[in-house]
Amino acid sequence: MTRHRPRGKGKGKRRDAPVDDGRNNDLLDKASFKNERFFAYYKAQKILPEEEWEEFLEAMRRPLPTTFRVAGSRQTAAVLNKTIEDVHVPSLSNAEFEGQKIPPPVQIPWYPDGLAWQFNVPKKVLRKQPEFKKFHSFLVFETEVGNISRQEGVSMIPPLFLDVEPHHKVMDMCAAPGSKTAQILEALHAQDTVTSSSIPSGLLVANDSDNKRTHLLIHQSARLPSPALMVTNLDASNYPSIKIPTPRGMRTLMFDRILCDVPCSGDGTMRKNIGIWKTWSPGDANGLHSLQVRILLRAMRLLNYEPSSKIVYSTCSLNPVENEAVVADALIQNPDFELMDVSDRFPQLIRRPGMTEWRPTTDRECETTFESYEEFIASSKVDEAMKAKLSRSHWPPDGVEKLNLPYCMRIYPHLQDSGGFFVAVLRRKPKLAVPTSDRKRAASEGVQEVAAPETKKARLDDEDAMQTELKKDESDSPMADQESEATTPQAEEGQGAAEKERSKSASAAASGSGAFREQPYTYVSPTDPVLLSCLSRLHINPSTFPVSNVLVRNPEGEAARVLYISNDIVKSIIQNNSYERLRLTAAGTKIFAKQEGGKATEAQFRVLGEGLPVVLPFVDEKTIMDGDHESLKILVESYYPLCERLPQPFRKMVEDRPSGSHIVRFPKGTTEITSLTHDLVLPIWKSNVSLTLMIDKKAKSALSLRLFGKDITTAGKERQAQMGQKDSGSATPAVKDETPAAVVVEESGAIVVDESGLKMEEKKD
Ligand SMILES: C[S@@+](CC[C@H](N)C(=O)[O-])C[C@H]1O[C@@H](n2cnc3c(N)ncnc32)[C@H](O)[C@@H]1O
Repeated sequence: MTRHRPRGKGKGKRRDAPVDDGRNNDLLDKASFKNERFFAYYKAQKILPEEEWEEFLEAMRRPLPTTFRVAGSRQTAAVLNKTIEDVHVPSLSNAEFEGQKIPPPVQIPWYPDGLAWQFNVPKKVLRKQPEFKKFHSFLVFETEVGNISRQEGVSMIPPLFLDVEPHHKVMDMCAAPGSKTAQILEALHAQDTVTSSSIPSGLLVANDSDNKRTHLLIHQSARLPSPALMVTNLDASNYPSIKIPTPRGMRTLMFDRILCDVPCSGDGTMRKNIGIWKTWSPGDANGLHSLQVRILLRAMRLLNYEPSSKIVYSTCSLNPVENEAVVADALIQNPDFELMDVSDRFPQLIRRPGMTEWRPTTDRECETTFESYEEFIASSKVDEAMKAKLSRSHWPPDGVEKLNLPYCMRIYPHLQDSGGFFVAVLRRKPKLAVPTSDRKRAASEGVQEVAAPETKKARLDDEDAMQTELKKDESDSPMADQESEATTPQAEEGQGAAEKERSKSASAAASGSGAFREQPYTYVSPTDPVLLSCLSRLHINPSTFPVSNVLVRNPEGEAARVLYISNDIVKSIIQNNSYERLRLTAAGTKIFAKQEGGKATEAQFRVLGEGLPVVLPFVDEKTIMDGDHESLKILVESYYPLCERLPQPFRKMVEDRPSGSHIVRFPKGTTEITSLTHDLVLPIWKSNVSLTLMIDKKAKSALSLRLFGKDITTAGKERQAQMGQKDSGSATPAVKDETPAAVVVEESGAIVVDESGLKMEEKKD
């Protein structure tokens, strides 16, 4: 008996990138990996040469290897990757299970810096083979804290082709659950160090029309907190213009990089989502085509005029109707754009060129395909209702050869033991680029604007285009009061022709799903006493700290519970656009949270673990306490160790400090207790007689595994005791809850009570 993950709501079956739960399908009945419709359809499309067909099917039926990416900013990732290379791989190299040698993880050859890994072992090996069991624990905990992202290999491809840099303004149009968002954030944060986070000048707007999924996205992205992140909940095909002030008035914000990882039928994920074998039908792709086109067209309107600006369009579907047909129609509707030849990039990534011929069908059994739209419309075999389901753009257009569709990339499972995927990279045609001098200024202003005297004509043309763009955007954009009633246009099987869809969308409100009930973000006054007290307690100089960029989640701008920080561009957007119109769901990153005092204790704010890397560069070095490895072990082992348990001189240092939030640096180096490859800087809370490491349970367990080779935390010991009853000695937790504990604590407002009576509370502001 197999369990299949449900694949979204509605009649149209679409892949909304389920989070890889690591479940494998090695126990499944291979006979169920059949679907005659699928075979007939794709054979007719000639997606592969005849001689590769069996190899392709055979790969489609094999369980997908487990893949993961070492995440985090560049430096952090490099440190952890070295641990995998130097510690885990050697320990797994001679692993055997039931007399068979088990291959260790290997680096995915095309992924930069060897940061992506792949291994292919059955679940029972992970559960029972001691070295793999340990490695699995490591993966689970590091995933919980965001240092590892268990992401399907092919899903790592689109962000690579985006080439994001820290100053880029990036839009991720269909972002949830956020594995690619995380990759983009990492690129924006390329300048972070292992202990401190940069404040990038760029921007990432991560959008998804599904409200619940935007919250999942926020949980995921909390693993890489960023002052440059905004999350919105809108229909990407009708994304409103974002206004931004410039010295020459308000302008529409245009993006340097746009990712359209659109909803799709997902038949490239059949190795993982095996339910698709049973349900696959050509109608899934047919019904999604027009929404996919509209999302790509909207992205084209939002891309700026920099020659290096680009859009990456991707699906995990093999179907040309969702891939080449979408790209072709968007290029025809917007002839300013072209496909980029990226064949020289990532040469070890084995791919096939995009198709130039395909033949859609509405026949569920896929026995009839039509060479042209005209043939389809004229056919007596098709009834009128069916005819309304497909539009001309489902077929290859006339003059298809001029569109360079072979520049698109098709990834098939048998080429490198992966899922199936499609990627296309698009840009404005170079002649439409803005001259360099203007680009520099426009880039510094973060908007699309032109003004070079020597290219006056071009400037006027572009400016006119810009103003038209602005007007069109304004007329497209819904007003806030329309949004609560509007719903996301669903791409469903049985929807009308694409043309009808397009005209519908012109009048549709650009809204995400459901009512919008988020609190607004408001910037706090730079002289707010709570903010200044937070800064002074942590010895942060307000003249260097970006005090004007601190925000809260209430309309009054009152520093009541949680303080966030954003960068300048996020601030500019929030201050000049209605949060309801943008359905702004999250912005910036949390830095301080209120710590309720006991009866006699005055409430204080503390620095949050996720905010510490941002705050750290502004903290007076002299006030950071120097810890030692023994104290670190004590803090990891117990929730609230008494100060008197700490070794000197750290004990005295702590005792001399007032109660409240402090920062400790544990030095890199090797002692008999542990070995640190870099300084570890952590937030602590000191009460009268004890102190607490202010990181959540799972982060503590991950730290413990990394530092001491086992989970010595109280929670870890309890878990082991529980599991020991079932499976003696097992240290691997079940991977049921994919949400990191930090998020659970902060979003649920869970309360942990310190033995001194102090409540460690974080409620949603
Ligand atoms: C393929 S998934 C995206 C996966 C994501 N990029 C990642 O890497 O984790 C497609 C997403 O599109 C969202 N979606 C569907 N229709 C949309 C629309 N009209 N506008 C924006 N998002 C949409 C779905 O909710 C889903 O989360």
